[in-house]
Amino acid sequence: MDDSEEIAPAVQSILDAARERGGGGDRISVTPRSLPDAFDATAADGRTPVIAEIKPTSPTADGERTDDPVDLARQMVAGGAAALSVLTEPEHFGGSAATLERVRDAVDVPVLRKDFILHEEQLDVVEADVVLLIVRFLEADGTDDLADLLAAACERGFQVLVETHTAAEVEKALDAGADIIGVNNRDLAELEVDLGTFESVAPDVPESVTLIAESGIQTEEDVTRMRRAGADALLVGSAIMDHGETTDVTANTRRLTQTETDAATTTDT
Ligand SMILES: O=C(O)c1ccccc1NCC(=O)[C@H](O)[C@H](O)COP(=O)(O)O
Repeated sequence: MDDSEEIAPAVQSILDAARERGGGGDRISVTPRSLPDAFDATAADGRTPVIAEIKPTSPTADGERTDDPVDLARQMVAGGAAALSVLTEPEHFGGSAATLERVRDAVDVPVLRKDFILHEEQLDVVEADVVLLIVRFLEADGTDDLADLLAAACERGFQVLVETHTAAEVEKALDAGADIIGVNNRDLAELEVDLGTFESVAPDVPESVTLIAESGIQTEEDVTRMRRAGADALLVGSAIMDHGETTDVTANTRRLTQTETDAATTTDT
């Protein structure tokens, strides 16, 4: 992302805060719970693979959810979530490394660390099964190269979800060696979500890649739409967290995981 590209002020603030955050301590080495295997097992069980996201708040959330994250994690797994995503970004999402550690100790499904990682040393903050690298953020000045950061994460044992928003970013992800790719329906300029984003980009992604639709998925119809467009799994936060309310997180999750979809998907990685 060069400086000429428009990004929402909240995203600029997220990026600035990420630049200031240091790394962790000693170099991490992890033996991860396989994300593709979790998706395959979930689909074989007749459920839609959903990564349920523990996101206490966010720039677009209507309030926050202050339940204990471990309770939320257990409710999401009870609702059939194939994996969890845990925000570790504190300033804008109310996340923390400690929360991810507690959640990962409490469940046996793969856990994605959701943060805005810009430099290799930021990988060494907390163990996780998957880390997120965002193509658009790693084009900003003063950040590490995507391919280098992807290799560094893999050397530590992490699986890597490379997040894209356009066909060009999918190409960059593939060129960097990504085998798990997300397409984020939320654009970082206006923070608007459009499920058509995934539908327009998904055809460019090879079958061999594990493909995840992210953001803006609210209803059973949205689930069916993303699966028919080729999603192996869906990453869902707001519709499950239901910020500002105290709705049943297990029911919110189950409503999406129990959605019948005729998408015959396998994850080849
Ligand atoms: O969620 C936000 O408001 C947000 C704002 C700015 C940058 C990123 C943001 N979210 C990160 C995500 O990608 C979502 O938390 C995740 O894909 C789930 O999206 P949703 O189901 O729409 O909450």
